[in-house]
Amino acid sequence: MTGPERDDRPTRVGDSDARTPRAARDDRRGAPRDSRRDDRSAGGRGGDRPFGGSRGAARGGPDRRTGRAVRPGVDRPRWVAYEAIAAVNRDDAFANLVLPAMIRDEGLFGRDAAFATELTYGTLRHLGTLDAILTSAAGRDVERIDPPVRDALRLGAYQILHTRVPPHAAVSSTVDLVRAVGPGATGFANAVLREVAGQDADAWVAKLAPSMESDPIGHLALTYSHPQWVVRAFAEALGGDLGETTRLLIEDNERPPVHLCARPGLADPVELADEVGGAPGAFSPYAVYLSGGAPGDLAAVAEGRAHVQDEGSQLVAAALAAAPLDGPDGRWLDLCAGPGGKSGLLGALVAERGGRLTAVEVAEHRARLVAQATRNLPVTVLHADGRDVGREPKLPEEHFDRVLVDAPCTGLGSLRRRPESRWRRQPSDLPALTRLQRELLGSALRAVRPGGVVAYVTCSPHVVETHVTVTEAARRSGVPVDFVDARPLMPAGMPGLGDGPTVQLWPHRHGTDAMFLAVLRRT
Ligand SMILES: C[S@@+](CC[C@H](N)C(=O)[O-])C[C@H]1O[C@@H](n2cnc3c(N)ncnc32)[C@H](O)[C@@H]1O
Repeated sequence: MTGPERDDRPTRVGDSDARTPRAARDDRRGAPRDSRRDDRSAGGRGGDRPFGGSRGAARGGPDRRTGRAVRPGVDRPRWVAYEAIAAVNRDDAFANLVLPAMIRDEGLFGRDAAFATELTYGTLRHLGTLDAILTSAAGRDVERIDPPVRDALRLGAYQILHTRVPPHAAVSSTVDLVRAVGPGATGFANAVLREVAGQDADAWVAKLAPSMESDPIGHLALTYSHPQWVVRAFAEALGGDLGETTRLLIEDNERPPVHLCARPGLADPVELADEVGGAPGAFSPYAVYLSGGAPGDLAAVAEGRAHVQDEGSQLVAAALAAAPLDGPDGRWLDLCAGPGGKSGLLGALVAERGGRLTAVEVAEHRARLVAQATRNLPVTVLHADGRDVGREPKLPEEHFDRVLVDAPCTGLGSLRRRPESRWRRQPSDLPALTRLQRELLGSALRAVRPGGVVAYVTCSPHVVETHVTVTEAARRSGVPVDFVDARPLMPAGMPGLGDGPTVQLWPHRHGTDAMFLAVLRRT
């Protein structure tokens, strides 16, 4: 288990756009600066420091250098990580939204920002396994520990088991943190973390996980920190191949690279790669891999020549544009457009053919994001329900040449990007989602003209959201359709596309999110 976590891949540290490869490398190499700071704190601080009884009371005066508030005894990267983890667990916040704001507010840069990011994302990804270990070490269910102390312990256990922060430094810094957020529990925290530090992550997993032979799903779930139902769904989508399922779970615990999409007609990917110091993508003709930095700061993104988009998302949108079509080809429809990533690419592609894209989004604020993402492109944004084809005058039946349904889904294919979502999603989410998916696909089949094509896409490989939805929606719609083999719509020579006619992309096979694509032609 620790192999993938403890490797020395230089850029796989955290998920902050603000981090640099150099910073990431420095932190991965054992966070020497933090270790020194922790050594100092471990040796120089007794239990008699004047901490207050609440987080507010623990805040000291302003730092003389930065003018920012400081918490005595808690260094700023760990404080930010703690606050982000607490916001996720307490307030249902999203780490990718709250963390960058906290890093900015706290004035963290470089290695400190990278360290806070690694701690936050790593702790959240490993939550399931960390909780099992803490339950064992504490001798009581982790759910019965006071939430602020529990989150601090998770952060401490992550450092002990998955980073090169020396265990004594991880323990002492966490005890300092507990002193600030749950002052009555410092002795408890100290004892629990010392117990955690008594063995490494592999030994804990060997002790706590069921054996692979007796309970393979339970074993993989605990070893690679995924809920069992998610492991089961992945294994089913991978045809029961548990070796491949394991590779997928490992990949899910890694930091995904940032991909740019060079908009066709507006940017050349090779030139864009030179401009941003990245590399052209392996598969999508529009992809550029960024090696670090903040994509939002790039001139190409600000000027609308490129946007941030997973390569798999580019491939499925481009596949819709590449599907063979007889007759007119100027009326395109994106039925689930927010926040506008695929509309951005489709808008640029339809512009090259002199056509127009209608981009539909039911959530008003997301419709505004689509409008922003597609400005200067021939795109009409419609704030409407995509199921209203035939009822909404701008969504007539049998009208569009190409239609995309990028359906709302569990998002199990992009767990790399949302560290908390694996714990938040539940199997009970599936019935409502799959019903919506069927209705939207049925609506798309009504919207497309005879001879036109519909692409059904999810960023989930769950077979209930992919094969079952497509088969059921096509059957119930009453619209005559044929499956188009989607594999030839992918770049030539792309490996691992399966037996068709649908395509399932995978992080561990293709380095993309696990996007599913089915292409249907109305006959
Ligand atoms: C998977 S996301 C689409 C991502 C988007 N295609 C992109 O590439 O940026 C699904 C979107 O469908 C929207 N949605 C959900 N129900 C809808 C409906 N009934 N009609 C239209 N849009 C809907 C959601 O608000 C969400 O923005």
